[in-house]
Amino acid sequence: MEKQILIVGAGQAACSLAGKYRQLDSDAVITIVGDEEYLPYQRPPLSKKFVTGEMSVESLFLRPNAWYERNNISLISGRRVVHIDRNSKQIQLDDRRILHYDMLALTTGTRPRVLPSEIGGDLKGVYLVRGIDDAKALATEMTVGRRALVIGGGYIGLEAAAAFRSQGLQVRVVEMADRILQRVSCAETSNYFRKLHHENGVQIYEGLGVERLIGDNGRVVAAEFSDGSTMEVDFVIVGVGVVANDELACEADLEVDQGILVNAFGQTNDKDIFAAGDCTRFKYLGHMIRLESVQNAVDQAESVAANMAGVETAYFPFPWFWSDQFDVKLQIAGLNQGYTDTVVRKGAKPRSMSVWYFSNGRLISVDAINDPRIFMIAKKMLSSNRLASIEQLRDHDFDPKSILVS
Ligand SMILES: Cc1cc2nc3c(=O)[nH]c(=O)nc-3n(C[C@H](O)[C@H](O)[C@H](O)COP(=O)(O)OP(=O)(O)OC[C@H]3O[C@@H](n4cnc5c(N)ncnc54)[C@H](O)[C@@H]3O)c2cc1C
Repeated sequence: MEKQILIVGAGQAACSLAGKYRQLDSDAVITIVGDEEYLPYQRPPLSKKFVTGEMSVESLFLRPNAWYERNNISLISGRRVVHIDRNSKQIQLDDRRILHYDMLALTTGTRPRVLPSEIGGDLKGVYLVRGIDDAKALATEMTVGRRALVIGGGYIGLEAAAAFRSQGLQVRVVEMADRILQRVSCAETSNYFRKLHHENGVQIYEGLGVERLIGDNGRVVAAEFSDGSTMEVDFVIVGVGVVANDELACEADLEVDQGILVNAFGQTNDKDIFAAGDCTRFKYLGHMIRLESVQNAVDQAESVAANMAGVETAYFPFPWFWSDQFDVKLQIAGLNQGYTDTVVRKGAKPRSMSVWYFSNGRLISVDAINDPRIFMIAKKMLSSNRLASIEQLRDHDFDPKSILVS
C-alpha cells in the first residue's frame, strides 16, 4: 500500500511541502485539504498590488491547476478539517468525510485578530486583510476621496494605508503603541516610515487607542479614541496582529502554546504529525518564536517534507522579510528580537538607508531600506556567520561587502 500523506491547510507552506515531498517519493498518495475555495495562493500582494487592482486573482496562485495534476497531488478545496483522531490516524472534514493518514502535516496558518463586536468590530465597512475574499471586499472601497481609518501601524496596516493613499483616498492610521512598527523595528526605521507616510499625505496618530467604532444603520461612520476625540470615517481596515490556527492541534492533544509546538524537524509531540509555516512555534537561538513570513513557510515546509520522507533534515531558519510602501522597499535579513544596539548607515542612493541590529555586540539583523545590495550582503553575512562588528559599521567609509570577500 502507498503511504498516505495528508496536509491540512492549503496555503504557502502546504504547496511547498507537497511539491518537495513528491520530489522525494513518487509513490505516496498526497492530499491537501484547505478551507478556502481558491488554489493555494501568495498573500503578500493582498495588501499591496492586489488591493489596488494591479494583480488578478489568477496571478496570486502559487501553482496552476495542471501542476497538482501533473504531480498527482489531490487538492480538496473549500472544506475544513474539524477533527483529528490520532488513535485511528484519521481526520474528519466538515462534510463528514473521513480520510486516513500515515503521516499528517498541519499548515493551518494564522488568522487576524478581530475587534470585538462590543466596540463595533462587526459593523459593515470594517475590513480585515487575510484572504482573497477580504481583499476583494476591501477593494470595493477604492474610490478617490473616501476616508479610510487604518487601525494598527504594523506592516499590513501601513501597506494598506500606502495602497489606498496612492489611489487618492484620505487615509489616517491610528497606532496604540508609542510608535508605528514598534513590535518589529527600532525607532530609526519607525521614523523613516512615519516621515514617508506624512510626505505622502497619510496622517499617523501614535499612542492613541480606538475606544469604539460608531455605526449608523449597521455601517461604520465614525471612531472614538482613547483621548475622547472622534473622527468621521467611511470605512476601517483592522491590522492588529494575528493568532495561530492551532485549535485543531490543541483538540487532538498536541502541544500548543501560541502556535503548534514543533522540534527542529517540524515534528509535534506525535511522531507522525508534523507542522510548518505560520501556525508553528519553535526554538530559535534560545527564544521561542513564531515566524509569519513566506521564507519560513517555504523553508520549514521543505525541511518537514524531507523529514516525513525519511531524510533527516533539521530546520535552522535564516529569516528574511520584505514590505512595500509607496515607492519604498524595506528588506529585512535576520531577526532583531532582543537587540541591544543599532548602527544606522546612509545608503548610496537618495532615501536609502540601513539599520544594523546587534545583540551584545553580535550582528543579528539588518533593515535595508531601498538598498537591495545591502540586503544581499546582510543575508550572506548572517547565513555564513561572517559578521561585521559595530566598530566597522560605525565607520561610514567601511564597505560591509569587504567582510565577505576577505
Ligand atoms: C496581507 C498580507 C501581507 C503579507 N505580506 C508579507 C510580506 O510582504 N512578506 C512575507 O514574507 N510575508 C508576508 N505575509 C505573510 C505570509 O503570507 C505568510 O507568512 C504565509 O502565507 C504563511 O503561509 P502558511 O502556509 O503558513 O499559512 P497560510 O498561507 O495562511 O495558509 C493556511 C491555510 O490553512 C487554512 N486552514 C486553516 N485551518 C484549516 C482547517 N482546519 N481545515 C482546512 N484548512 C484550514 C487557512 O484558511 C489557509 O488557507 C503577508 C500576509 C498577509 C495576510
